[in-house]
Amino acid sequence: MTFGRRFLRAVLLLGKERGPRGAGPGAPGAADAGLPELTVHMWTARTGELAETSMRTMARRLPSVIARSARLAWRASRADTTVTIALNLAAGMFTAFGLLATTGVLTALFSGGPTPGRVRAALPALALVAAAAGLRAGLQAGAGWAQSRLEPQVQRLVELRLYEATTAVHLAALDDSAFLDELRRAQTRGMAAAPRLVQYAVDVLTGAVGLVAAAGTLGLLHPLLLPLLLLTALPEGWASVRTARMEYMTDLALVAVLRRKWILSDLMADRRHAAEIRSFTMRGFLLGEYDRFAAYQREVQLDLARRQTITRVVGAALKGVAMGGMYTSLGLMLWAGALPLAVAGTAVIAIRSGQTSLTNLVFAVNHCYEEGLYFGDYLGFCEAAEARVPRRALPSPGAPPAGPPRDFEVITVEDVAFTYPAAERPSLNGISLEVRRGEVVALVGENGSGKTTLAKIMAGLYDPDAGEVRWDDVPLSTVDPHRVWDSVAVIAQEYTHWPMTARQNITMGRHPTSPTREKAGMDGGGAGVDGTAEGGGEDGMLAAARASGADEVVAGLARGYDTLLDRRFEGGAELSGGQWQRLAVARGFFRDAPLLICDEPTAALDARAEHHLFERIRTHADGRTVLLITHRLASVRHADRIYVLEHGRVIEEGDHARLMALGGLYAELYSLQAAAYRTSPDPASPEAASTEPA
Ligand SMILES: Nc1ncnc2c1ncn2[C@@H]1O[C@H](COP(=O)(O)OP(=O)(O)OP(=O)(O)O)[C@@H](O)[C@H]1O
Repeated sequence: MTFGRRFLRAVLLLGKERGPRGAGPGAPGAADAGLPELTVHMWTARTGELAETSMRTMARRLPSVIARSARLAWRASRADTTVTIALNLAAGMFTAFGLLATTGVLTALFSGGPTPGRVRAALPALALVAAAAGLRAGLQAGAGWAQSRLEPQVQRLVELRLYEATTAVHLAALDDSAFLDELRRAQTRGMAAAPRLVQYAVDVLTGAVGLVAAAGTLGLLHPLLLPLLLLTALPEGWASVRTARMEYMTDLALVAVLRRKWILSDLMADRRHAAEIRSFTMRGFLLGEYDRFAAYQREVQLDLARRQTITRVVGAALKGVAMGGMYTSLGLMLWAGALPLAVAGTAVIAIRSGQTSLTNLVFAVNHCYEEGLYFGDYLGFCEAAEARVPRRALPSPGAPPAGPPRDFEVITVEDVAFTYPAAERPSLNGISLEVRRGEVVALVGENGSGKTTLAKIMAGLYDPDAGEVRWDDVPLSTVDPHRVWDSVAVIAQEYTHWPMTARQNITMGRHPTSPTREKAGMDGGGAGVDGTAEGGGEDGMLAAARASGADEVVAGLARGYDTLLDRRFEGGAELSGGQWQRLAVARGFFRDAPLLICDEPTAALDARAEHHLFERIRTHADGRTVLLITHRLASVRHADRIYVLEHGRVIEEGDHARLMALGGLYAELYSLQAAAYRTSPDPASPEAASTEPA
């Protein structure tokens, strides 16, 4: 094969290339590299779309992408958007003006006569060129400043919109794996795309303005010069699009690898895992896993560097050929007398300036399109999430939305059924029960019987699929969920270790200026932990801490209630599991809510703290209505009513004595626990049923 044919073949092969190692979407070559788990990842849809995207598709969709970014920038800051666009346009005008003034300089320099005279004649045009260059530099600096001001404002806007949506969507949305996938995509890639999209859109504008300035100048000088500009700019433009696309495809192919590496690096560097890594001697295993991914990443990136270099070399060679063609054409035009020497000189400068602008433009268009796709993911997610915000939660114009009656007489659950999104079986199946004001009602049952799910439905966190929950005669499905949440204090089975101060950990669920309360006009209403609205102050916080035993925890902290409970920060403290639970209980007690839901509130508490807490619940926690979920059956003996759940149904109900007499599941579970406190190990013995654990 001749060199020319081999060269041509190499160029053709490059033209066909789709991604690293010539593969399509996913993590190409991952299976061959012993990483089959990376062959499918969540970017696949976008990878495929990008791999198939032609320059024509890109050009067709570009206007809408630019319009999107312009709208976003406009919303972020009208002033900075206007300044960015206006200054870029003005800079373009001065580029054209400077190029045209260059002709004047060259005409004077190439005219006849002695050199000093020619230089003097060129001075006015030279002054104009200098002035135009100075002004253009000033305008570009101003535009750059406005653009860099714009980016953080855009970032803030998109972050706020996403988190406003994620904190408002119905809880069920967060159980939906497709929704979570979209969220992750929007949060990681989509959100970051927004400022970049604006940046590349401005670059498209700058490149287009520069190109129009150069092309306009050339058109004025001689119409035949325009094709020369295109001819010389194309090879570099082609090379820059190709290398950018290769880099992009490689980045996409590495997303899954990088995600695995991040997870592993977190595991290896986070103190929470440090003890387990050592005690289980996992270091070698984790490092080995990490190195497997790092080695694959290195291979892919080395391959990218090789392919990019080849493309750049081919682009530079083609550009050399095109430049040769341009100089030959200019020479021929000069020789034929179609172009004065001064104009030819200006044309060379204008072509060089146009080349740079065109290369930048092609590069920016490519990236603008790419970021536009990811920003589309972000917008799509926000719209989907906003559609899943409970409509009735939105404040109606004028009057605040209705809430459930805080001084209810009875909460009724009627024939409620519920299945989690994508779950195969219902978690609740026709449940009916009643909780009267001031009662302590217990839900008991084996793991997975539906207790927590029922409590969440009663707290307005999920909407039942069938049946309804009423507070007096008000169905929860008709009221603002924020108002329901405001009327319920939940001490949850799984609570968050908020990385904040001890005080904030107790008080953050009852903020006097919370937007929900402000909107709904609720501040000052209802009973506090001590039965008064003032319970929300320092006294209320201290009372809640005393009631839960959190006061003893705080007494041992260096800065008392102002101690930061996060060891990752200087002076931060770490608590034990039970100490954290005391704070979680205090947070629940501190809430200004008539219904208190306690879901396994003592799992991590020591015997004394547990006894203290159940005593408090038994005395109705300052006059509140209590829904208690616990496996410690000794503590539900004093409940006004006990509902026993099995497979999402109520199978028994009544007080302790009635259920024991019934001899059903409750009696069996109670007897098993009671037996553990007796010397006789036989749980089936008749005494077991009458034995009362401490
Ligand atoms: N977010 C969820 N998505 C899908 N299914 C869920 C979800 N949460 C719970 N479930 C399922 O619903 C059923 C009831 O769970 P729930 O947590 O209400 O039981 P529970 O009685 O509180 O159990 P435990 O005593 O172990 O706390 C279980 O089968 C569980 O697997």
